[in-house]
Amino acid sequence: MASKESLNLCRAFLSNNRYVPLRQSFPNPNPKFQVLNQVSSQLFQTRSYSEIPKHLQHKPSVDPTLVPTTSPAAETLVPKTNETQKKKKNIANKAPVSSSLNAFEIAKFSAIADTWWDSEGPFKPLHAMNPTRLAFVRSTLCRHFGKDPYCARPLEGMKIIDVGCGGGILSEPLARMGATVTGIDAIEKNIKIAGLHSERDPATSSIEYRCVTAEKLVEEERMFDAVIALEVIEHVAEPADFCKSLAELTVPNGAMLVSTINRTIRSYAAAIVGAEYILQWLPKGTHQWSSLVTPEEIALIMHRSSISVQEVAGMVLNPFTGKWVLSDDTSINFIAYGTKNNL
Ligand SMILES: C[S@@+](CC[C@H](N)C(=O)[O-])C[C@H]1O[C@@H](n2cnc3c(N)ncnc32)[C@H](O)[C@@H]1O
Ligand SMILES: [Mg+2]
Repeated sequence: MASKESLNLCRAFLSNNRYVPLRQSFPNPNPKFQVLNQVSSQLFQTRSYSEIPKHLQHKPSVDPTLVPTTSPAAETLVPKTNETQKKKKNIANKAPVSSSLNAFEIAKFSAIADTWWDSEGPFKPLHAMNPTRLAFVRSTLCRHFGKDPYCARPLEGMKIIDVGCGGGILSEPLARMGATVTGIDAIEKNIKIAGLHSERDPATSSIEYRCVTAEKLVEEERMFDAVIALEVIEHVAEPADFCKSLAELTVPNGAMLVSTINRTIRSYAAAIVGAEYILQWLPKGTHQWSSLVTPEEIALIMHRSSISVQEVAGMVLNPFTGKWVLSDDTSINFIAYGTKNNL
């Protein structure tokens, strides 16, 4: 778990617009990681604030060429080029398109939808990771909402949404811990499988599953005490917009949790070469290295969406036991917990 000092550094980075290299903001006390981390941060980390990958950069929410010009003075300042006219026409004729859906990613997950509950299938790493990430979710949410993490139903009374829930392998334990759970996913087949599986147990049969995007639920003005999107942000079209939708679904002072894979040389070696090509735990092409998001980038896009990152933990696989543990080492997998500012 990130220390107070590292969080302060992260905050300083966010407030001063200064870039803090990964290892400085999330120091790992274990010396054996330091050489590798240094090499990876030299080679692969974003080097400066302005070099954040294009897909994460802040975009103005409105295309300035399309802003209606009300005053005659302004009218003369906006050139009405053919391009502008064309864009206006396209927007008028098209239904609003979801900003988070990536057709390639959706096709990939549709192809393996039947295997959600096969703990030895393509989702094996998620099944193996589940107890570890649930420990982080339970502990942060209980601290945040002042609940006892050791009681039988520690999440009782909380409204939680699991965004990109897949077959429901996270939604179900959340419901068993007492939360009122909504699970959403972009793939209809996933939602059907999740629904069928949850109906088998009275403790999970009340989960509300819907095939819908986060941005659609924002339109419906739905809000939740905690918004959780684990292992999803690396698969969406626009991570910053996706994060904004997650924040809009969170009540003021609510909690948000996001987990993903870091973009480092170690993650390339372990999560792509190791897991997809050597061990073949995941289908080849499951993860695009360039679409991965670093902890600083997550903190940045959360901050822009009025979410303050409170804690970041690494999740590390012990290759000998096959078990995952929470760790300070965020260089491959990590999970971040933030709170929505009371605007
Ligand atoms: C790697 S799986 C993670 C599943 C689940 N969160 C877990 O960790 O067990 C990614 C899931 O995100 C879903 N997904 C991808 N893009 C999405 C989007 N824009 N909106 C909602 N779900 C999406 C996929 O269909 C898939 O089920
Ligand atoms: Mg993934």
